[in-house]
Amino acid sequence: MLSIAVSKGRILKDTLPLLAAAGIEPIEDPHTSRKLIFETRAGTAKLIVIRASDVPTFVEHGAADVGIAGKDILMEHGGDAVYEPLDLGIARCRLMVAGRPGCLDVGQRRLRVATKYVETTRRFFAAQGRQVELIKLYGSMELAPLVGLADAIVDLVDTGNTLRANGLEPMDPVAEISSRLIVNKTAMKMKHAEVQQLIDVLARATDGA
Ligand SMILES: Nc1ncnc2c1ncn2[C@@H]1O[C@H](COP(=O)(O)OP(=O)(O)OP(=O)(O)O)[C@@H](O)[C@H]1O
Ligand SMILES: O=P(O)(O)OC[C@H]1O[C@H](OP(=O)(O)OP(=O)(O)O)[C@H](O)[C@@H]1O
Repeated sequence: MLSIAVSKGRILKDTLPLLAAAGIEPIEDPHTSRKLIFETRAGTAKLIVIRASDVPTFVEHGAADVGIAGKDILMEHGGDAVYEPLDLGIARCRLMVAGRPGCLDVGQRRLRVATKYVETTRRFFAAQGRQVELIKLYGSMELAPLVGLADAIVDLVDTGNTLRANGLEPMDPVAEISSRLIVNKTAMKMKHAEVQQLIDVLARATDGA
């Protein structure tokens, strides 16, 4: 039996067809149920539905054998505590620096950047030799420059609609984002056949997507 950690919302929506290709289908609909653990029809796996940012933590500690998480979340979580064997190519977007035109030019003072991704952002600007003041937010980053909380933001951009609707522009790309299959290191050894089979089937399902 494999336990699979996945987040509600767009990742779950895009993951369910891939898991179905692997014969893994929840008995109840995880989109509508308030349950947190979902048994599956064949009984070979169970789904654990949690917040996107908690997926690496569950997998790292073995509370789930495998998980599906955005590269943004994995970069921010940091380290090499889990294996990342497969890019599922779903929930694609870009992590970007954004703001009002000219906002990066702040003269001698430090640039103030609001983001959910403080570690990734710190590393990105440090690589340019620039120390920035980081303001940690949990959502609606686009608001920060509009109300004077920050000069710029680092956030996910897909269509660019959210930026445009708020008078902001994409500036520098930080990373290309898609969702990855991650695997607990002990599970990779102890449940090798099951994990490898899941990787193989998902790889085929992803290729066909
Ligand atoms: N607009 C988007 N287009 C494509 N992929 C996206 C977009 N926004 C987020 N993602 C990807 O989907 C993942 C999950 O995003 P989602 O919005 O479902 O959760 P969240 O609300 O950010 O997470 P949490 O519940 O932990 O706050 C992100 O980590 C990212 O990899
Ligand atoms: O470029 P776009 O296509 O507009 O997508 C970008 C938006 O998508 C994400 O938010 P999401 O839709 O997940 O809402 P959230 O605030 O609930 O995370 C992200 O945080 C951006 O705000």
